[in-house]
Amino acid sequence: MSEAKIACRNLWKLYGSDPAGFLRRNHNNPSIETIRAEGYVPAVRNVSFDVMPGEILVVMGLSGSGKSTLLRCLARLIEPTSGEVMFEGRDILAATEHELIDLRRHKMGMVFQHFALLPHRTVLDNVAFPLQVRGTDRQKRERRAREVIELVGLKGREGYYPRELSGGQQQRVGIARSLAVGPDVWFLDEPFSALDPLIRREMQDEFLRLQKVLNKTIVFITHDFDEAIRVADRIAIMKDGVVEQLGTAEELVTCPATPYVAEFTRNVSHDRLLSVRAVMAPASSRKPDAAAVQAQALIASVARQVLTSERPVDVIDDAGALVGTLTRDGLIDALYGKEQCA
Ligand SMILES: Nc1ncnc2c1ncn2[C@@H]1O[C@H](COP(=O)(O)OP(=O)(O)OP(=O)(O)O)[C@@H](O)[C@H]1O
Repeated sequence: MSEAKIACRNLWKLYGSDPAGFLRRNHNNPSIETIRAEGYVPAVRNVSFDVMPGEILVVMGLSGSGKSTLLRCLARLIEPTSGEVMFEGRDILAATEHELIDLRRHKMGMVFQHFALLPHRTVLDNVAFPLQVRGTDRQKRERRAREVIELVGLKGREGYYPRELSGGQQQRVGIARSLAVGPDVWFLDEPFSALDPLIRREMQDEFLRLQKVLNKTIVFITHDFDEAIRVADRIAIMKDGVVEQLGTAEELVTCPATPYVAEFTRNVSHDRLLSVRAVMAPASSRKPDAAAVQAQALIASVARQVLTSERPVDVIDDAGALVGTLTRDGLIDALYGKEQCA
């Protein structure tokens, strides 16, 4: 198995007068009641997870649940109170200020909701800016800036100023700027939430297209479960600083680990989320029917066929081998009824 790109272990961030001493006095595991009773703010509590190379981990939760603090702790933009953050196997909490700056300049890209473009610089200069800070010469940095501007679909606008661009275009400039240095890891804090719904969807498509080409390791914060479903490999749901559950969207919706996750995912419609594989019954080996459906198809796309078929519908894998069958009852249970938890 390949090594995690980012790993955090027992990560805590409390705000207050002496959070490290408070944690020590409470054996590194105070309850939320004790934390609040002693006047501390629980931003991140005992969080552990791995992000694998090329993975998109989405962090979700209500306002104040600790998402941004967690993300900033991973880049050590905020100093955690205790715990471990490993970046490519290196403990970044032990890194010197110089090493950290180097790491952020060369390995990490960040895009925030308010992307703070420099208003008196053109698109080209905004995108080239991080390279200028890094000391790259003008010719090289402009060549690289033009490359990423083209990548995000803004070719031809290099000479525009931010005020001459729409919100979506400005966000593309922010994305291009964060890509200019060729980071391995991308931290995205609600990158599309300031955009209207249509543009937002367009940007999600664009983002997925880019990710196919770039294959970065990504931690992505959003409030929006639809957005999370579209972009995530796995989703972490936070509440009061704790990760209540971390899993695929399918796992969260079909097997919520806590009442909070169940409530959070209650309105997600199963047909756009669940694959045939997740709801089929296993089948013994035989030649599949000619009208078999694909195991990785979403159940929305096969519902009509299954619901109007007198017999169970065969399910095949990529290679065309029979892997299961899907019945009308199985489909109805998946959509409206029984939990699918193993
Ligand atoms: N500098 C600070 N001092 C004290 N408390 C803070 C500070 N920064 C954040 N907090 C608190 O930590 C908790 C987590 O905040 P955080 O910004 O990480 O939440 P969030 O889930 O990202 O919220 P949002 O979705 O609104 O951005 C909140 O209760 C917040 O008030």
